Amino acid sequence: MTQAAISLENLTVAYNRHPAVHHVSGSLARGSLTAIAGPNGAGKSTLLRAIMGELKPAEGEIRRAVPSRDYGYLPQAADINRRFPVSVMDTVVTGAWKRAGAFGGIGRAERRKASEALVAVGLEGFEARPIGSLSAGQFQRTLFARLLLQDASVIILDEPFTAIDSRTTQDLIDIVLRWHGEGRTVVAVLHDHEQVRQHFPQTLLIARELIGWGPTEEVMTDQNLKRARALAERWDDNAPVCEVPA
Ligand SMILES: Nc1ncnc2c1ncn2[C@@H]1O[C@H](COP(=O)(O)OP(=O)(O)OP(=O)(O)O)[C@@H](O)[C@H]1O
Repeated sequence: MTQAAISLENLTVAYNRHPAVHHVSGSLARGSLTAIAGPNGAGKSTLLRAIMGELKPAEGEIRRAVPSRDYGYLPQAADINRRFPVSVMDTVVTGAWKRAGAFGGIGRAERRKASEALVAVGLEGFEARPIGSLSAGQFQRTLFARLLLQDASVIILDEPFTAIDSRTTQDLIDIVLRWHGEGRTVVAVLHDHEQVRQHFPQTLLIARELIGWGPTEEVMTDQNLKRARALAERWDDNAPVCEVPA
């Protein structure tokens, strides 16, 4: 039997008691490559943040075979403040903090690995550049280099290819596929259904409640996508209680 890296058991996550994700059950197998798809406001980021341990379940539970401190996480680009005056190198080496400890100091070996990660993402020579001066694609490459350095066994990506050109997207998809080939568990929120169908063997389709979770060709059907859209049209963000029975 395939071992689960993360299991969700009747998971409901709420903001100020308004549920954003209802009664989701299922598991991410170790080494699986899963897309999370669904309309805007479907609860995809909320689900990731709950899996990361940033949001507590209002109901149900999350079981993790690997503790969440060992996860690598790429937040949505919009959630990152790039005005902070740090260099590309300093940003990448923060990927080693969990190993070295924030005050343990980053040694020469970690800096060498960070340089190698920058080469791997096509940013050789960018070490001293302030992150605020990078294009969106270069910044996303920097964050992927940080994930490479982090060397996590579970990697969680929130819209990793949004506002990124096709060449950068292809380079970053190659890195995702390499992580999958190395046996890491990878989960990514994606809006591009073609990318999902082409590269992600598993899909979790959500519209606040779970529409489907399993092999991509079985989940990304016209019928399921239509149901997700229909649910999205009916959402009431001020619904006081969870209306879907467990
Ligand atoms: N911090 C928050 N406080 C209150 N409500 C929130 C918060 N974050 C998200 N929500 C609400 O929870 C619901 C789900 O949001 P979420 O960001 O998880 O959706 P999403 O599927 O990731 O959307 P998108 O595709 O637009 O990024 C939305 O109604 C959103 O307004």
